[in-house]
Amino acid sequence: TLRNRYRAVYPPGPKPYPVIGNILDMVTSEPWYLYMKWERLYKSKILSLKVPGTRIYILNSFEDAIELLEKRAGVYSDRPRIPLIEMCGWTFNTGLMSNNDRWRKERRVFQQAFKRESVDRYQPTQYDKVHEMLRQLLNDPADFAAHYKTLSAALVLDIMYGYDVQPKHDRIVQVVERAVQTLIENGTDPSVAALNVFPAIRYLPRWFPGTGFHKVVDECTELTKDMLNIPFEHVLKCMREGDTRESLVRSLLEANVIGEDSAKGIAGTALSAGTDTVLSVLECFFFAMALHPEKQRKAQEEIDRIIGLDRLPTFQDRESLVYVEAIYRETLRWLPPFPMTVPHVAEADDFYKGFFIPKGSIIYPNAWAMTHDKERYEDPDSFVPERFLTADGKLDDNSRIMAFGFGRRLCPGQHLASSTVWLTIATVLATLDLGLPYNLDGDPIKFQQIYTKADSLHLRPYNCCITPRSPAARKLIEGTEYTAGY
Ligand code: HEM
Repeated sequence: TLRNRYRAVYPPGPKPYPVIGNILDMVTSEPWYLYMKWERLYKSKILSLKVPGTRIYILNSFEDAIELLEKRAGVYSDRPRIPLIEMCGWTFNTGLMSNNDRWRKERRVFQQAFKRESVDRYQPTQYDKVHEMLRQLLNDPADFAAHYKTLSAALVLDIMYGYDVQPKHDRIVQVVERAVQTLIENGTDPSVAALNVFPAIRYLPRWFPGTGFHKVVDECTELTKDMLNIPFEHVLKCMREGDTRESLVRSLLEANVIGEDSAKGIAGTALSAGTDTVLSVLECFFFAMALHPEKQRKAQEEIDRIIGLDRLPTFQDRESLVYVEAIYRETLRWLPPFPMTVPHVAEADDFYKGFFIPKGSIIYPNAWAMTHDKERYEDPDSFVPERFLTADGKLDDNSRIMAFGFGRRLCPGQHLASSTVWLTIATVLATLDLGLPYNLDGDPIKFQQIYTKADSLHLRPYNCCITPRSPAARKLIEGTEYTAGY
């Protein structure tokens, strides 16, 4: 049969050891680089690794990801079971659920709330929060990183829970950050996904060597509960007290079609999927601009020419600000927040390009490899917004943002994320100048020196002088205090 004929033909990869397979080969920080190295070594953009009980497939090419995860979405829309994630109480997370009824129901809620035509309703909140950040950047520029961090959480907390964050050190923002960071740093590595097949590990006693993750699990479980419950209680309290403030959680509870558990889980999912990611993109944008004053100038010329100096950019300007759009695309290309996106799982045996992909295989789209593919992007490690412009200065049709993933699991928050990031880019460039980045000792820094070693991208802290572009720009920022959320 077909299956027998293909059975043994798997994509290339390092030779597996008995029992543990390739687990040791995968234990590395920044695995996306390793998989690009293997692509050259094994001369294949599809790689496979043996882990006990299943196989992991790495897709380094955009075309293969489209072919499998989109054209064959009927086969590739499941998620792996990752014990660490379940043990930490992350079963609430819509994005990590198997392809089942609950996932489909909750995903529909996301799509309804955040589809392209729906996100306009959040514009007042977006203006409000982005302008608040501009004022913070003006008044307290040295702490710039704290301000866009606040923005990333403030937006989701407002939309989901009707909760107003403190400009700094907000309790809920800190809980969310720690819950997400603890989990991401420990739980999304492909090598941890491989633990799948040793679920018994969780029953090992705490003194057993190599079970240090119990501590991680306990900490993570506590943080997760707080992340789910604290903002949710806020909604219940507001409702009890007759506060009329709207929020998605409130409308889900009032409509009473999805149940309290799902409402809570959906909101927690938005927090965990939509805060850290947006933060990562904003970090990359600020850093890219600090590194490239000439790109700031170019965007500022465009903004001044098209909008003038007497108002801030609004969403209506998006289509006419071509270079700003190119900066948006380039930021998500240059440093995609989840370089390995989120794994999909094959729900049936499949064959592709002569390779066998058995049911249960875990598929990692290597978004980093796709956005740093030399055949697609010249000099991919450099930040060059111009690559998205045609010779006559128009945007090219390469608008697909690979960082949002693929197929039926494609990020449903992409329109909200896109408009928030865009408004930040446009208003920051319209009003502020970012100086060159320097480290905490005062020395200038370059790109290579700034990576942290978590799976979601974050940049090490650095310094940067942020100043208003002109007295008029300062006035524009200060004026937002009175036009909040127009
Ligand atoms: C720039 C910011 C963001 C990036 C780069 C991003 C990226 C991603 C990626 C790569 C996935 C997995 C896609 C796949 O499996 O192929 C995903 C899933 C998801 N994202 Fe986002 N995301 C962002 C912002 C947001 C926001 C703001 C929200 C919510 C309001 C959100 C909600 C979700 C949800 C619910 C899923 C799970 C989808 C599912 O499994 O059905 N994301 N995102």
